Amino acid sequence: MAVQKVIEGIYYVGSRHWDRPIFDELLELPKGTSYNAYIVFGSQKTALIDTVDPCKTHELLRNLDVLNVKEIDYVIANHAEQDHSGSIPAVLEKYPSAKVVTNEKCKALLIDLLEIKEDKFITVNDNDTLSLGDKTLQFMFTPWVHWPETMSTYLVEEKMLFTCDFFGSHIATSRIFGPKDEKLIYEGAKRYYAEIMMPFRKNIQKNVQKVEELNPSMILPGHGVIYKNPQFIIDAHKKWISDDVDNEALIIYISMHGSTKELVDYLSDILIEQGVHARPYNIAEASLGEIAMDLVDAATVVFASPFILAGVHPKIIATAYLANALRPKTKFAGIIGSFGWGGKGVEHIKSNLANLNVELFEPVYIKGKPKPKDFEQIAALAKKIADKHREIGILK
Ligand SMILES: Cc1cc2nc3c(=O)[nH]c(=O)nc-3n(C[C@H](O)[C@H](O)[C@H](O)COP(=O)(O)O)c2cc1C
Repeated sequence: MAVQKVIEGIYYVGSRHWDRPIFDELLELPKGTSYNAYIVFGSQKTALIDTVDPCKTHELLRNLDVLNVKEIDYVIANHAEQDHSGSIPAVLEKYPSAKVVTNEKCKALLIDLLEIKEDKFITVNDNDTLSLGDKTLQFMFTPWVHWPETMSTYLVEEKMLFTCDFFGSHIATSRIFGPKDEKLIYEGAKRYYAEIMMPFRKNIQKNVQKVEELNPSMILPGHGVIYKNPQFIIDAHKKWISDDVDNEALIIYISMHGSTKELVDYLSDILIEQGVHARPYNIAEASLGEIAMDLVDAATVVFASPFILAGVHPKIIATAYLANALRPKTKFAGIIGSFGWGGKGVEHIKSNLANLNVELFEPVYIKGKPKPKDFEQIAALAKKIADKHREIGILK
């Protein structure tokens, strides 16, 4: 908690979740996260832009008390997800004359998710404005920059853009404008993009362009830090959402008795010798968040698993499923591993990669412990990967 001034008349009233370990019960948050809410005092009206996760409602309400807020006219809901909207019912209870300002789709979701009464809403269309007296809010729809109803709110006079999930970062810090070390900001934002936004890359492309044309003076997201230099985060997103990939091969593997691991080690060595940056992840211990971050720009991903119980290892299937759902721009994929007598493992992996627009190399499956001829096949795969990287110009 703790109120912080952004500029005169605009305050940060959100909450840091320093020790939240995991988001969506799925991906790690090594630096925690925050739920950012902002209050804007106009000469005639007061608007609260987004709220906080329900577990932090008490902090938001305390922040409003610290600022001695007696009345809120509008609660702007840029996004219906509970980490931003979840405290709206408590705010409406404390400020009974407040209206929730949002779009039709968000309104429907808020009624479903939070049982907010229909008569509490004012609905807006794309580009509509709302006057607070000397300040004007303008709504900019950004559908599918996470959910179908997501939007941003622009404070016209100050050129400040409140983007909610868009441009968010997973970092809890008391420095609302970010730590001095920009690398930390970049990593928090990349983690956020990888874990939350990557599946919506195509929608984000259009909206990043819109934001760049708007040329805001500040971007104020719903998670992480405020950007006083918006170009920093716009440029970072432009790289992540572009079709360009890096000369990197992720190898996501598991091995019960070491045979698959021998293949993975050999593949990594040959790739590195060929000039490809190999990054093996043992999925028995690896962080899914780190894998998601590497998937943002890796050109190649290889799944490596022994056959087990007539298929491949369930942890590999779960990771392939996740990679598929995240829809990275990866261009090439491989499947390798070891088996004892047979099964349908390769098909299981393939059927979980349907969303990836990849060229799939011929799978390399070997019987038992790898023999010299098996290593030859792995070396050939490494050379094919390097050739493909050369073909698309990322390896000289
Ligand atoms: C619990 C278990 C189940 C297995 N099920 C299969 C199977 O269904 N089909 C098969 O071909 N091999 C099966 N195997 C054999 C392994 O795939 C084989 O030993 C392989 O070489 C193990 O690779 P690893 O050393 O990387 O773990 C099974 C092994 C274990 C331990």
